[in-house]
Amino acid sequence: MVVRWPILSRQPASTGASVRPVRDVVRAGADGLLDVLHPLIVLLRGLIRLTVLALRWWARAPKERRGPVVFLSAVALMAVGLLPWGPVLAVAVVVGAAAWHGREGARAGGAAREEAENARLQAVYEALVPCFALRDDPDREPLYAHDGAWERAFEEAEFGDDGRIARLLVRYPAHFADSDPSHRLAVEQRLCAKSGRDREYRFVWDEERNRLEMTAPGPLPQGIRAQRFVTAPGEIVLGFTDAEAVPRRIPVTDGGRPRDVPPVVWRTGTRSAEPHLLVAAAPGAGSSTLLRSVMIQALEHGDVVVVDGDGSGGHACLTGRQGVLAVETSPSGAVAALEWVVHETQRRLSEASRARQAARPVPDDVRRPLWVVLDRPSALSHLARTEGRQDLRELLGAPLAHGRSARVTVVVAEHFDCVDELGGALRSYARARVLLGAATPEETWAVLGAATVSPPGPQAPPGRGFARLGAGAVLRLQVPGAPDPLDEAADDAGRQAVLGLLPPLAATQAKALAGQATAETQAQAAKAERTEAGPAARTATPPKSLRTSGT
Ligand SMILES: Nc1ncnc2c1ncn2[C@@H]1O[C@H](COP(=O)(O)OP(=O)(O)OP(=O)(O)O)[C@@H](O)[C@H]1O
Repeated sequence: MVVRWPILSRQPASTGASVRPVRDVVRAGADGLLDVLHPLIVLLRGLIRLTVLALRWWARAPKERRGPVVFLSAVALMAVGLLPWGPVLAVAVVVGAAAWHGREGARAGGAAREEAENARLQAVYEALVPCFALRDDPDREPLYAHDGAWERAFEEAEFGDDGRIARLLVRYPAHFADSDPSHRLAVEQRLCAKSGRDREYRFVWDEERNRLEMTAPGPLPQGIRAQRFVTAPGEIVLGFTDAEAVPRRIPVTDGGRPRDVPPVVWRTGTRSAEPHLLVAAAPGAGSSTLLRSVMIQALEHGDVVVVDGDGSGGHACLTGRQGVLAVETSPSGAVAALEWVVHETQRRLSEASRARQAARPVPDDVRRPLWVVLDRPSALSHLARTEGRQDLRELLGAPLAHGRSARVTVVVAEHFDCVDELGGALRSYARARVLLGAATPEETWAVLGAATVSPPGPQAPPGRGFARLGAGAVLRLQVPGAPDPLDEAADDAGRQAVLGLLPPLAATQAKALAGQATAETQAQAAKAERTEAGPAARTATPPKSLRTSGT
């Protein structure tokens, strides 16, 4: 016993000593096996990840994209199969891809991204629940519920490189009032807020299928300057839009290189359903630039009367140019110009009527388009009223109502906060609409009659907005750059481009300016002789050259 005791007492120790080597051997064997199998494990892991990626792509990809991709994949497989070393090459590519995706750390980035994307979708889903959920929904598993998940509600989702939602196809319940603009707006606002307010979104409501598609469209053609656009007479290029929004393309020169861009073309004239244009803009959003661009095009075939209430003199460059009948900046001048426009409209109507009764062609001076362009008229209108003069809004009634038959086109630009002051006639006759700059949904609705757009973000460049011709679709718009040639702060190339597009000075004006320049030179020379004078300012007085065409 005495002998055994120590043996017995040592037995556990001796057993442990015998087990440990076994464990070590097993561990060493397993490690060795793992080392041997490591490439295989990496490949297997990579294949699983690739499969998951493919399945996820399939679930999120738009249906119309799935078919072509499957077809192209099948064609590629067949082509590879027919190549002499094709199958071997294909296996090598798959093994390479699997090895790349199966390596340690590959999942970390992918998983984090996937997690972030899922979190974004869940946040969007939760934001939509108050819009789409019913308080006492009899459905046991409603599409939208406070503890619900996005997977059933969002059919397709695409993300941009920045990890933000680029496209989302949302399913909504049948009870949602999708024909009510305010309900739609609430949904769109929530989607905008959760997907990033600094971008624009396009919403397409498919009422038949209860689907809403939100897309973050790409950038518009930007930096294109005013130039001679290839258009028919009466067509005015307001700006450029998304390629998929319009079928037409026009050639332009952009930075010295030719390219084709999708234009927003406004058709004017006797057959136009939208004979007049209203531009509503935020301050500094580029409304004067748009008017300048429109007038440059209008002057190719017609005459222009400008009423400039902006006070910045942004249209002084037109003074005395051929076809420019007046550039008025004062209330009295504006009233006189519009009174003349009223008489001219009546004259054109009666001339055209007489010609038709006598079976004669309508005289050329009646057929020549007349453009009445008002930049911020509310300021002048207010002043005219306080001076006891006639209201500009009343004077606009005749050209607005009869402008289509008389070939008189009215274009008005106004800031958002003064649009209400423009009067009912303008709002009902000016069916071509442009909205520039950041606007509230209410302003958007008031101008475009549609709330299905998100306004351009705060980072949007000047000249960005939306156009709607009649009851047509709301189009995103980028106005071509047409800086004021007299604005020394504007870029020189742009100013030169606009100067090159303006019609030449009318003979009388050229003579008057030449005389004025000579007189100024002489006066300056005389002054310089007398004293060391500071820089002399030269001001050109706008001519009161109102006249009827052909008289
Ligand atoms: N489409 C454009 N492309 C490039 N620059 C533009 C464009 N539109 C406007 N700008 C620039 O933005 C500035 C403001 O333009 P503009 O004077 O036309 O704005 P506005 O809306 O008439 O301003 P406000 O009504 O407040 O006087 C100018 O420097 C102009 O050159």
